[in-house]
Amino acid sequence: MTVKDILAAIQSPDSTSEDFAALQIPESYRAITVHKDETEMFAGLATRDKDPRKSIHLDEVPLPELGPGEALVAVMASSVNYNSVWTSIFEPLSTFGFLERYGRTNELAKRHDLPYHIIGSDLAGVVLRTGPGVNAWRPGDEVVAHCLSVELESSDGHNDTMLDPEQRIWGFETNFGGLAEIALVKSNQLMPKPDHLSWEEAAAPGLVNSTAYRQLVSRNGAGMKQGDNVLIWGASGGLGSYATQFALAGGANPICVVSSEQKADICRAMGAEAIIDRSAEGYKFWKDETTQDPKEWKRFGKRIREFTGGEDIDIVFEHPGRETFGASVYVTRKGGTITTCASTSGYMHEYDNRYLWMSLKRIIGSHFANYREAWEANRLIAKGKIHPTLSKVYSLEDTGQAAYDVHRNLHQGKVGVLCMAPEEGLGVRDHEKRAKHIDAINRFRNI
Ligand SMILES: C/C=C/C(=O)SCCNC(=O)CCNC(=O)[C@H](O)C(C)(C)COP(=O)(O)OP(=O)(O)OC[C@H]1O[C@@H](n2cnc3c(N)ncnc32)[C@H](O)[C@@H]1OP(=O)(O)O
Ligand SMILES: NC(=O)C1=CN([C@@H]2O[C@H](COP(=O)(O)OP(=O)(O)OC[C@H]3O[C@@H](n4cnc5c(N)ncnc54)[C@H](OP(=O)(O)O)[C@@H]3O)[C@@H](O)[C@H]2O)C=CC1
Repeated sequence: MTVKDILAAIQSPDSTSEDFAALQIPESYRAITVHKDETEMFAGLATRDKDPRKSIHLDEVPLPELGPGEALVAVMASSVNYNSVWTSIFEPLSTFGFLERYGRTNELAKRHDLPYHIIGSDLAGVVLRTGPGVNAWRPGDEVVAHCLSVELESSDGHNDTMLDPEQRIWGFETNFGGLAEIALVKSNQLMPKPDHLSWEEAAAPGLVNSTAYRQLVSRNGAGMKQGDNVLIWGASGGLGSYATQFALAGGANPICVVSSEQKADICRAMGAEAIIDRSAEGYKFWKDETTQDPKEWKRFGKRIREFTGGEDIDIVFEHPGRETFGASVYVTRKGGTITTCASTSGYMHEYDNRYLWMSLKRIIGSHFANYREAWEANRLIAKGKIHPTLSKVYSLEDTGQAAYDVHRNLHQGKVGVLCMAPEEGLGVRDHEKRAKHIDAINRFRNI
C-alpha cells in the first residue's frame, strides 16, 4: 500500500469509512524536516540572512506508532506559518530542545524526540486511523487540525486548555507536524473541514485564524466590541488578514498598518477604509538601536486620529514586537488594551510605562487558542463569515522557498503547501456555498 492508494481512496466519491479503515498505511511517508545535526548551520549570521531553503529538507520518514487518543491523518494540504520559519532558522532557540523535553515526560512521548523534526502546524486532510479511546472521529472524516496539543492531567488547564502546563504547539513543540503526507495529531485537535473550500484553502486559516480570534475577539483576549478602534499591524499578513476580517465582521473599526500600496489595496478589498502605509509614511520609532523617538509615536497617533475623528485606539493587535511596541502603548486610549502574541522584530520590548499606568492601559499576552476558540474560529470559516487569505500555493518539494518568502515578508496573507493533493482546487464539496463567496475566497490569490 502506498500514498497513491490513499489518495485514490480520498478522490473516489464512493469511498466509505470502512474502506478507509481497511486501507493499509504505508510504513514510511514524505515529510518536511529540519535536522538536529544542522542546528548550528547559521551561527554568526544575521536573522534575515538565515535561509530556510538551506535548513528545510524533504525526507522519507517512518510512520510513528499511533497512541491512545490520537489520529493519523492523510494530509492533502498544509500551510506555512511563521513558527516554521523560526524552527528553520533555529531562533530564538532550536526546537529540538522542546522535543527532548517532551520526550522525557512519558514512554509514548519519547516517539517525538528524534534527530529530525517534522514541522508544520496546519493541515486539511482525511482521518486514516484513530487510536484507542477516540469516538468522535472515524476513518474517512474530512478534517482540519488546530495546533494545540495538551495532556490535561493537571487541574490548571481545565478552565482554559491553553493554561495546561503541558501545553504545546503541534509541529513546533511536538514532532509529526502537518507539512507531510501523513500527520499524527491528538484527536481533540480535529475539526470538520469547511465543505466549500479546497484542501489548500481549508488548510490556510487554522493557526492564524484561531490565534487572531482569541487575541482579538475572545474574552481571554481583548474582547473586542462594536465600534472599537482596532490598530492592526501587518493587516494583510497571516494574523492581520484574519484580525482585519474579525474587526470588520464584528462592527469594529480597523486601522490597518501595511508596508506597500499593494497591501493597502488588499485591505481595501477586505472592506477596510483606514489604512496606514508605514513605508510610504516613513515612521521611524527608533532613532538608533537603543533610543526610541516619542515624536514619531505622536506623528503616528495624529495620523490615527485623522481616521477616527480624533479618537485613540481601543485595542492594538500587536505582534511585530520591539520595533512597534513603544508606539503601540502610546497610541492606545485611556483604559485601552494592547494585546500581543509575538515579537517578530525582537522580544525585548521597551515602552514608556507612564503612558500605561497613568492612562490605565492593559497589556494582555495571548497565545494560540483553546479547542473551543479554535472551533468557533473554524465555524466562522465554515459559515462563510470569515474567508481564507491564501495567496500562493507551493508543492511539498518547494516548502523551503515558501518559508523563505514568509521569512523575507515577500508574501501576502497565507502561503499554502500541497502535500498529498496532486493539484489545487480539489476537495470542494459544497459548490453552491462556494459560489456565494468566491470573490472573497480568491481575494488574496496570486497577488
Ligand atoms: C501558534 C504559533 C505560535 C508562534 O508562532 S509563537 C512564536 C514562536 N515561539 C517562540 O518564539 C517561543 C520559543 N520559546 C522560547 O523562547 C522558550 O521556550 C521560552 C522563553 C518561552 C521559555 O523558555 P524555557 O527555557 O522553557 O523557560 P525558563 O523559565 O527560562 O527555563 C525553565 C527553567 O526555569 C525554571 N523556572 C521557570 N519559572 C521560574 C521562576 N519563576 N523562578 C525560578 N525558576 C523558574 C523552570 O522550573 C525550569 O527549570 P529546570 O530547567 O530546572 O526544569
Ligand atoms: N503566539 C501565537 O499563538 C502566534 C504567534 N505568531 C507570531 O506572530 C508573528 C506574525 O505572524 P504572521 O502574521 O503569521 O506573519 P506574517 O509574516 O504573515 O505577517 C506579519 C506582518 O507583520 C508586518 N511586520 C513584520 N515586521 C514588522 C515590523 N518590524 N514592523 C511593523 N510591521 C511588521 C508585516 O506586514 P507589513 O510589512 O505589511 O507591515 C507582515 O506582513 C510571528 O512572529 C509568529 O511567529 C503567529 C501566530 C500565532
